[in-house]
This record gives sequence, C-alpha cells and structure tokens, in this order.
Amino acid sequence: MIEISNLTKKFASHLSLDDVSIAFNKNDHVAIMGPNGAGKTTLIRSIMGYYHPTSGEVLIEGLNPIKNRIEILEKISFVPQLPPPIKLNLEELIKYIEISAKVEKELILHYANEIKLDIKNNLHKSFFKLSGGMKQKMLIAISLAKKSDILIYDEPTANLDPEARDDFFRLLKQNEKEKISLFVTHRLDEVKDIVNRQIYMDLGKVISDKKIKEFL
Ligand SMILES: Nc1ncnc2c1ncn2[C@@H]1O[C@H](COP(=O)(O)OP(=O)(O)OP(=O)(O)O)[C@@H](O)[C@H]1O
Repeated sequence: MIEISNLTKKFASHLSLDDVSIAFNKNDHVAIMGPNGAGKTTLIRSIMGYYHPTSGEVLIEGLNPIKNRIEILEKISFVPQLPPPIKLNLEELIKYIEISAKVEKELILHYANEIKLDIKNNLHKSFFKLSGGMKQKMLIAISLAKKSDILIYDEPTANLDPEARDDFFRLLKQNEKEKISLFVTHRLDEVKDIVNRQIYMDLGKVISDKKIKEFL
C-alpha cells in the first residue's frame, strides 16, 4: 500500500504539491492525469524517494522511501518518459540488471520477445543508440521481468507503434494482479483498458479521484 499524507513539496517558493493525501492499494491501476506542471511527476518522484517532502509524508508498506531507499526501489519498476542515456550495450545492460536487481535474464528475453524487440541482433549495440521505441520496449521488458509490487510508467507508450502498444497492454493485464500500477498520461483513451481508477491533478492538488470500473 502507498499512503501519502498531507504531502507538500515546494521548489523555492513554487508549490508543486499542495497538501496531497491519497492512498493506492493492491489492484489499483491508476491513470494520473492533469495539465503540464500539475505536479504528476513530483508525486511519482516523491513516491520513489527522490524528493524530501517540505511537509507531510509518503509511506510504502509502512516504510519511508527516503530512509529505506534501497528496499523501496526493489519493490518498484519505473519506466520514465525519457529513457536515461545508458552507454552499456544490451548484453551488458541485461547482465547488470541481472546482478544488481536480481532479475532473471530469461524473463527479460521473454518479455522483449513478447513485445517484439529483437535483442539477439542488437546485443552489442549501446542502449542509447537504439531507436526511441526500442529503448522504451527494453525498459518495459525489464519492468515486467522485475516482478515488482508497484509499477510506475510515465507516458510509457509515447514512442511505441500501435502493435507494440497492444502487446504492452496485453502483457500488463497478465501481470497486474495483486499489484499497484500508476500511469502518468495525458490520454485516458490510451490506458482506459488497463486502469480502474483515474485521478486528475492541477496546481499541485488532486482535483478528482474516481473509480472508473470494477477491479480487473
Ligand atoms: N526539480 C525541480 N526544481 C524546481 N521546480 C520543479 C522541479 N520539479 C518540478 N518543478 C516544478 O513543479 C511543478 C510541477 O512539475 P511536475 O514535473 O511535477 O509537473 P507534471 O504534472 O509532471 O507536468 P508534465 O505534464 O509537463 O510532465 C512545475 O511548475 C515545475 O516547474
């Protein structure tokens, strides 16, 4: 469970999160929406312990994500909007993930295959030289293989072609049970088949929070 209580985050005098209280439970699959600058990314980053709150707190299974950073990051799979500039080639990257996050190589290859990313022919290519869509596919394959309790995707389908988007949603649906998934998105229609709750933020506040269908 993710419990956010009276969370306020200020950057200098700018209020990015304004007294936000919200909880996410197992089997909540949530579209987080709202205009540019609404505070969506700040909320996600606060959950992952990137920011010290100005006031209020975040607890994940009772743990503070700043004090228990390593434990919390083990529980979370996160795919950012802009893939990081990783210089490792795919073979090295898979090995690194296998050792550092204890993710099974075979599972990464399985999900990459399911999302039609040709790893074999790109094993010696640097991650940062892949196309935008290929990078996103690789990060999605790792996020699914990690078998985390919490999945966070920031505009995950922005670079995917329609077939890859369908593959991603099919794999997520198979993978969602007993988990929390959060999707930062500007297009509800893109995620409507995989979410059951929609929150809308503006000016650092949660403006609306509604269940949009029964649990999947
Ligand atoms: N590290 C930072 N330093 C200073 N200001 C920041 C920082 N991160 C976010 N902000 C400010 O906080 C506000 C909320 O930003 P945030 O990135 O959370 O919005 P968002 O809802 O994710 O927007 P978008 O849809 O454009 O991604 C913005 O005004 C932004 O400029």
